[in-house]
Amino acid sequence: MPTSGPADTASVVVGNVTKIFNQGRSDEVPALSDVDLTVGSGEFVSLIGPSGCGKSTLLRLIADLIEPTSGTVTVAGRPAAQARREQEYGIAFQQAGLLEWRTVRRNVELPLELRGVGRAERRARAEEMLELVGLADFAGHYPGQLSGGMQQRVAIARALAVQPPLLLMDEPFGALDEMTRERLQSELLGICAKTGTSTVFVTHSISEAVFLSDRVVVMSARPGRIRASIAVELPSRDEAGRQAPVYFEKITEVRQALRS
Ligand SMILES: Nc1ncnc2c1ncn2[C@@H]1O[C@H](COP(=O)(O)OP(=O)(O)OP(=O)(O)O)[C@@H](O)[C@H]1O
Repeated sequence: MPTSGPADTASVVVGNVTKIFNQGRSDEVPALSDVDLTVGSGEFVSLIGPSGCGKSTLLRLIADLIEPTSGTVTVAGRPAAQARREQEYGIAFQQAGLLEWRTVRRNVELPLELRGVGRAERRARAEEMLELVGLADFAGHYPGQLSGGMQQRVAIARALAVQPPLLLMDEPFGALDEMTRERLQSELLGICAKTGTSTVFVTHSISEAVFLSDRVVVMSARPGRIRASIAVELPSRDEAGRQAPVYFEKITEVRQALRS
């Protein structure tokens, strides 16, 4: 069963990873078991699977927010911890994670500040990103003044602001209305294509996974394992792509892998 992209140009290599939360305690949770995953450079990979199967855990391991119980995680050829220090990736998670005391613009500027980007360039880049997610008029607002979906869009703008080589996204479009969601899906693909960004994207939506991905990785229920890795080649990633027979065939294939 192929679960890998091209290893020589790998952006992420997860090798034989197991994650057990609270190991040795009565509330021990085996979240992931023997997971191998390679994400090629510039590849877009979605993770899909039943609730609680360890998708977010796998993403957090790649981001070095938690450590594996056993196995290794490499990002751009470096250990995950080093890659985090060197800011190899941008992250946008379910909870927007914005700083309440900073305006929307200054939240988007934050990762640029951390990288030492000058003030004028920071501001220009933040405005460009806010324009992209349709929030240019809210640059001076505070997160508490925005809806949940708007806060998520700010988090996406922040993740994209540094144009990172690797994007890690955990249901970033979950709280958005269908039209905004489709628009941001297209924008995201455009940005990834333009910048050569590799992406690992967690979603519950089969159609979203198929539309966005070069490969859909299907996980089984807890402890999460990789059950299938389904390559997707659409004639185009636009409206016509959403109506192509292969789009529907792949949706069926993913659905069957989830059910099996
Ligand atoms: N910090 C933690 N401590 C203990 N258990 C945890 C912790 N984080 C996650 N888990 C457990 O690990 C398992 C996998 O959780 P995870 O959030 O990765 O699943 P998921 O596939 O992303 O779920 P969902 O689709 O519902 O968001 C769950 O059983 C969860 O309860």
